[in-house]
Amino acid sequence: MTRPVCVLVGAPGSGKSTVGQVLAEALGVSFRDTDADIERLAGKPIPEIFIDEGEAHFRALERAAVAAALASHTGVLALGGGAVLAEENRAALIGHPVVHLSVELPDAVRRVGLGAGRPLLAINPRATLKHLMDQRRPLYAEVATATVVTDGRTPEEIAAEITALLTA
Ligand SMILES: Nc1ncnc2c1ncn2[C@@H]1O[C@H](COP(=O)(O)OP(=O)(O)OP(=O)(O)O)[C@@H](O)[C@H]1O
Ligand SMILES: O=C(O)C1=C[C@@H](O)[C@@H](O)[C@H](O)C1
Ligand SMILES: [Mg+2]
Repeated sequence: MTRPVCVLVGAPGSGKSTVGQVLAEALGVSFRDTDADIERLAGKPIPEIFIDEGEAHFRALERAAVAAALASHTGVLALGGGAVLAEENRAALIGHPVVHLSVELPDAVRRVGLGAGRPLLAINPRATLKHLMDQRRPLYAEVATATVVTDGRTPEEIAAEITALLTA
C-alpha cells in the first residue's frame, strides 16, 4: 500500500496549499491537492461546481478524490478544508501521518480576505469562517496525528516544523 508522506488538514486559510508546496519542495517529493484534483476532473473551478451542481455533488467528488489520492500519492497531500466532514474520509485517514495546520480566527480571516474562490465564504466570510471552524475543530483533532500552530508564522517556518516532526 502506498501512502502520502504527509497529509495536511485544516480550516480554510490555514495554509494547506501554501505550506504543502513549501513542504514538498523541502522534502524533495511531489505535492498534490485534492481541490486541484477535483477541478481538473470536473473541468471547472470549485465555485462553479457549487453553483452548477451544489455542495452535495462537490462533497461526493471530494470523497472520490480523497480516496484516490490516499491510494496513489506518495508525496505531500493537502485536503480541502471541509474534507473531514465526511465520516468516510475520516476513516480513510486512519493510519496516515496527518498534520492539522491550526489557525485562529484573526489570522484565518486575514488570509482568506473576502473569500474569493471559496464558495462557502462568499457571504459574510468572518462569521461563516467562525462557524465552520467551531464545527470542524473536533474533526481536525480526531484525524490528526500532529498539530502545528500557523498563526503569525511563515509557511517556511511551519514546513520546517513539520519536516522535523516527520523525521523525528
Ligand atoms: N503562514 C502563513 N502566513 C501568512 N499567509 C499565509 C500563510 N499560509 C497561507 N497564507 C496565505 O493565506 C492564503 C490562504 O492560504 P491557502 O490557500 O494555502 O489556504 P488553504 O488552507 O489551502 O485554504 P482552502 O481550505 O480554502 O484550500 C493565501 O493567500 C496564502 O498566501
Ligand atoms: O472549507 C470548505 O468546506 C472548503 C474548502 C476548500 O478547500 C474547498 O474544498 C471548498 O471551497 C470547500
Ligand atoms: Mg487549499
